[in-house]
Amino acid sequence: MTVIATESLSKRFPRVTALDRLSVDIAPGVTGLVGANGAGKSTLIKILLGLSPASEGTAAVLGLDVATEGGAIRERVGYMPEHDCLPPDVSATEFVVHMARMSGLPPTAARERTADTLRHVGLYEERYRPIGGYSTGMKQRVKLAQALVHDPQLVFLDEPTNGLDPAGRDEMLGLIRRVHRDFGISVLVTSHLLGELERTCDHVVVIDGGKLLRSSATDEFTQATTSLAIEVTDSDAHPDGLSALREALTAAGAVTGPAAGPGEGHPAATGRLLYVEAAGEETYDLVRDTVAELGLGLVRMEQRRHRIAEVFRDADHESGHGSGHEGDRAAAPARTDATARTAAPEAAPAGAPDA
Ligand SMILES: Nc1ncnc2c1ncn2[C@@H]1O[C@H](COP(=O)(O)OP(=O)(O)OP(=O)(O)O)[C@@H](O)[C@H]1O
Repeated sequence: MTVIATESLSKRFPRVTALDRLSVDIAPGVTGLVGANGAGKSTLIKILLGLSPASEGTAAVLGLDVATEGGAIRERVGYMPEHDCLPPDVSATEFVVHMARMSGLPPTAARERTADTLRHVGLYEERYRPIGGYSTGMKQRVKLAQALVHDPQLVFLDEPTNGLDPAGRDEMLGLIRRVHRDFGISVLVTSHLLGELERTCDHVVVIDGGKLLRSSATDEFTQATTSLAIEVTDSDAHPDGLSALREALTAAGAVTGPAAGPGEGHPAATGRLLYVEAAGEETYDLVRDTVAELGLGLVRMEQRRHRIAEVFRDADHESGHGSGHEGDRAAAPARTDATARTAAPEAAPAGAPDA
């Protein structure tokens, strides 16, 4: 079952191709749509809402054709736009009631649903004050409330954490999870912050330059591998503790891999990490016992996980958006074994390190 299906969807503006033959199926649940600024996320949402025609290809939302059934789609789908679009002179209550009425709810139901929804997003007494005096976090909550007020089956949330501080981001991400958990509403949420999606979404779709890079379950991105990363101290008897450990483990039949360097400052970058394939619990015991027999100190022994952020290299230099979440941004993909299994061919250039 899919809530969104696109087939070779393209959108060309005179100077730029915003979407380039995008084919993707999205199942119910919380799905992250990630891409650097300008990747085509907002353009895709506008096409899916039936607000902007595609140049070619087809798309269906909840089984409805975006080209001919936009009205029916918008009855069933909520939309939280990216940019500030709230009237400053009315209260949250007045605005959300208005949006509920626009969606076809009768006056009493609109008022009741508005009160419930504003409470759900965490706006209480302040909902009677003009929106113009709200903080960014409160405005984002109003935008979320108006997307939910008509009890949609699906919501599109375009960069809902934009402009929020870390605590505000966490609250908004919690709210997004609850939208699905408490009400069963499916969510398509866009972000250029990969870490957010890792925590929030069941599934992640990555686009870049309007093209699909990959679409897979979040836990495929963050899959635990079977390799252990081990760091040990040296000793007088073994001035190169790691080499001694590698030899001993290899002799004991454990499969050891070369140290790989993920970046400066990381132990692996200076060759101080050893990777060992974990066959099971006994591998942990073997490592512990071997380290003890050699008289070395065990600094770390951890299972390697591929995090979403590892799939990407930092786009900041290319996109010119450098506002502080280094290593957490979407960009062109760089690597990993985990991605290579499921990524589009162009998503996994060869030769990237495995850490
Ligand atoms: N109406 C338009 N006319 C011309 N070009 C457009 C129009 N809308 C979007 N574009 C271009 O299409 C590309 C994709 O834009 P889009 O807004 O979909 O990206 P995005 O991934 O949502 O990024 P952002 O988060 O910065 O909005 C960009 O290069 C943008 O400049």
